[in-house]
Amino acid sequence: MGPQSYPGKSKTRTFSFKKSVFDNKKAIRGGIPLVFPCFGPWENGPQHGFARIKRWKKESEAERVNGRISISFSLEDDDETRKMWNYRFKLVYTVDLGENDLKLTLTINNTDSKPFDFTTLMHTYFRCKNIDDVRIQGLEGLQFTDKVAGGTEAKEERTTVLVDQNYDRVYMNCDPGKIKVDCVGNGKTSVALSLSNLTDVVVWNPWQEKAKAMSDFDDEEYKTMICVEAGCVSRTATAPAGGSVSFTQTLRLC
Ligand SMILES: O=P(O)(O)OC[C@H]1O[C@@H](O)[C@H](O)[C@@H](O)[C@@H]1O
Repeated sequence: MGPQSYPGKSKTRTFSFKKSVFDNKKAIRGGIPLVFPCFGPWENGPQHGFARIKRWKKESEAERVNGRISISFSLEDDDETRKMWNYRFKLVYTVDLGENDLKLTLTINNTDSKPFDFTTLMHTYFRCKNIDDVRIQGLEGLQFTDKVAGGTEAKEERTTVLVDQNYDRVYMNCDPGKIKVDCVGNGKTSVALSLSNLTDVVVWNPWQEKAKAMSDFDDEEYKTMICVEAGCVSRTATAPAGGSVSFTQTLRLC
């Protein structure tokens, strides 16, 4: 679940795959799927949790205020989620769109009488004209886990990161206002990320061989997408009984 396109200045910035179908069984590949309650492989249920494959409800009507439009959606526990993960919760996702920015807030309400731990992530797929041109700024000096290299840790030395191979890295303790993705959309656009409570950023592109092996990925589509995903994944977050935790990512055209 997530916006399937980000129409800032009338151009689509996020990415949807040609072969993606939303059927409540498998995650859609594109837009900004929401990962909850588990990032990555999960012993209790599907990879990246159930939130991205469940059908959400409209929580509020769209509201237009001062040139912005905002709408909220929600997801509550049901028999199916409790079989995988025995907690009561209500997720509220607010999508707030301005002329040049998209503000996304996920609030995790624990409606249970016991606390729960979780990981979460906004799995943003950015469209790009050519992956060779894409540059990611703001990761220099950060420790990262390289999932392609079997989970080894290293420090990012580059001021500008470019992706030219199978890439799956979790950058930790990111500066909430420093990350910027250059040359997305039409190839000339930059998008700056502003993060609240989302301390990790995953950079992912499966590249040629892996993309070929994925049934919902056209063989050449890896060249026109980059995932830069803000999350809380290298450590678990806790929602206290009856309490809530909020996470926000703002994507701003610059
Ligand atoms: O194929 P999925 O379940 O949508 O996941 C895509 C990728 O999502 C990324 O967030 C993970 O770091 C990768 O390991 C994973 O392959």
